[in-house]
Amino acid sequence: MTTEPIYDPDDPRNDPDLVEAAVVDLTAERARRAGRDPADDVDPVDDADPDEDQESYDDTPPADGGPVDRTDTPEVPHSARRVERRPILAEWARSWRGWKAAARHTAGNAGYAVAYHAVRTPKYAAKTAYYAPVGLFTGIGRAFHWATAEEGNWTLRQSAANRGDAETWLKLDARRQRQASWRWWVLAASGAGTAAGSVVLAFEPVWWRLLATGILVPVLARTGRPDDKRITDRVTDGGRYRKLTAELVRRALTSLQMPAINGPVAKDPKAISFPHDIHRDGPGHLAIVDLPYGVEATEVCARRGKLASALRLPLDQVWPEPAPGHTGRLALWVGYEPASQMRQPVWPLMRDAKVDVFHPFPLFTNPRMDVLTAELMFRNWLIGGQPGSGKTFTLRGLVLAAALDPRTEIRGYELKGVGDFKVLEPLLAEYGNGFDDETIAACAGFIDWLYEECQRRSKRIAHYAALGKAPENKVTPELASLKGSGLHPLIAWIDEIQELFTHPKFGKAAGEKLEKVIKLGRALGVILLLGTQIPDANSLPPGITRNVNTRVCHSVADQTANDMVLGTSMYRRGFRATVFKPVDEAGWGIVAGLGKTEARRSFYADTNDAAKIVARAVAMRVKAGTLPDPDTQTRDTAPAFDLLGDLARIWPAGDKSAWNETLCAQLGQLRPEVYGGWESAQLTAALKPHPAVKVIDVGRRIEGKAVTRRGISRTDLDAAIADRNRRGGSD
Ligand SMILES: Nc1ncnc2c1ncn2[C@@H]1O[C@H](COP(=O)(O)OP(=O)(O)OP(=O)(O)O)[C@@H](O)[C@H]1O
Repeated sequence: MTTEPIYDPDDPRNDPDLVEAAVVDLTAERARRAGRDPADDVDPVDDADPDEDQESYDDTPPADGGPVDRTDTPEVPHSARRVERRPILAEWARSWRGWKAAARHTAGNAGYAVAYHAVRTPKYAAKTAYYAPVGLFTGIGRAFHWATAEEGNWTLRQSAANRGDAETWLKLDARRQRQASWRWWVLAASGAGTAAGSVVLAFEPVWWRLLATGILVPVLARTGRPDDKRITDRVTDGGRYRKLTAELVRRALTSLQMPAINGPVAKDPKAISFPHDIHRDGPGHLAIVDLPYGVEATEVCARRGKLASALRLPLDQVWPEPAPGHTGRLALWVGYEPASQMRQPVWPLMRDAKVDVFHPFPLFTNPRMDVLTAELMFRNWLIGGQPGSGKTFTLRGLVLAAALDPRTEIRGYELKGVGDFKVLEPLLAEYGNGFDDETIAACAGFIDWLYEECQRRSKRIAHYAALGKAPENKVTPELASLKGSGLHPLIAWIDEIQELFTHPKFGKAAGEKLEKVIKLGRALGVILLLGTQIPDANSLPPGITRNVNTRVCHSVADQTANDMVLGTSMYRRGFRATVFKPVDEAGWGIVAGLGKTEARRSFYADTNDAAKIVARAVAMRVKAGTLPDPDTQTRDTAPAFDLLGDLARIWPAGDKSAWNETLCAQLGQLRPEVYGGWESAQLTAALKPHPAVKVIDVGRRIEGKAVTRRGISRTDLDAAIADRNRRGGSD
């Protein structure tokens, strides 16, 4: 019989509100659902260590979650894996540069060792003379000792003797005697050979005896010297160069105290890894380093000083830079010697070289002493640095290179007034030197002229573009070489340009004009080269710094100057020209805009070298007919055109004579900026300087009627051109 529970309305369990609000013991409830006795579930607090109180906290790190993706794919068959092959020849042995550097380095070390020992020769000779007789007797003693064969089984014989084992001892001694018997013969033969050799030598020429003595005496001295007394001194080169090893690099990088490096390396030293072996590269070693995840190579470059300290090397021996691949890959090159002590090769332009401004030419070397090139066409240069940093020499180097292309027209001002560019004067179509108001005014006038020249050139380019001769609306090598095109390369240089920009009267306007010139002139063959000392907003308008595309920052004092020359945040990115010492490291700078941004040194050409280049450039220009007339340094403000040449170009095919008006219409199409709107009378006037071309009446039959108008004959035109060519094309 089952007893039904009796409904009791006073029982709280039967109160629906209270049932809904009841607090459920979850442990008991879960146990009930799982069919367990809740009493079996132990309260964790009861189970706790009695030493632990309720506030104890388990700080064991949580276990790692399972990998989201599989980290490896071992199933990839071996044949399908990309195997990175090691090069058959080491990196350095695969280039001529590497061989040369290795040979130079080895020869340098050998030369050093030879010189080191050479100065110690008397000491070595004395030691040799002392130890050689000792060696003679020691050697004879050792030979006899060897012949007796006492050494071979002496220990065994002695132990047999100690044991009183006569039989064993006799056996061992018999063996010794057998060995000794042939050794005595060898010794006797050697003695006889030596005696015979000595007799022979006594009758041979003296140099044989000297040679024998030269070989024998050092051998005897080596035999006679005690083990701990060397005859030659050790060539200690510690500190000169320590080979770069992975351990050294790792230690150096962790010495930078960058948490993003030190943290991961503390857990796993392989957080810094080397995708390639550290190898010789030019006159030094190169380590390609993969930094720990999240660290950028530029962060390390910015700490070059600390890195050099960690490697215990001078600053200019340690050259970190970002390596291609990813932003965390660092290329750390460490030279055998500090760059300041390495000899720069001779500037190739000092030899019999020509320059084509449309092509790169050598201007710098890098810390590895590789020759690096620069370009002029379609570029504007800004060269900055404090006094003595070498900016004038770099600027002069560029102008000298440009001078070796006879097509270039070179004009410039040095506003310091010392005459660093005086040597170039015979080549310059315009030259000013000084910081007086007059020179500054002339320089400002030059900038105005440059702007107008840009406008003239842009019309010429438009004209040639219409003829299909300037496909990208840019000066082409053909147009630059075409006489009378007015589009030859124009090099406009100004050194110490801050003198102009800070001038109260001319500064502001000159800055604004020059900014326009920079923007316009690049495609038009106008190449600006600017040198400045104190780059701040007043001495170098930001509009100019923004628009130059090639920059050289020689030694500067601070970050502001650095970034004014190289561009915003370059200092932060690790490109710091503050590391170079003025004067001591003159010529070194950070070069941006010519491929990789990196430290380079300009070639050094002193005034004598410059004079030699100028002499060659003058000869080239005389030959090409482009040497400026020293007495007429004028600025050509007329649009460039060659009337006779243009007439020949548009002459109606097959006609013996032509009307002026027909010719004017054709000329207008050829060069609208020059001949646009010309009428017959204007052509007549323009032909006045060419008396060979006579303007005459030319008759034509138009619709059956005879019409006569003013015109010229082809014969006259050809005669005038021939006459001009005979005179060297001077008009
Ligand atoms: N590339 C170079 N290699 C070696 N020495 C150099 C180099 N360039 C310049 N120098 C040396 O540094 C000195 C100063 O160079 P430069 O006159 O070009 O400096 P600067 O920055 O123009 O200084 P300042 O403003 O005082 O004229 C030169 O007399 C020269 O001896």
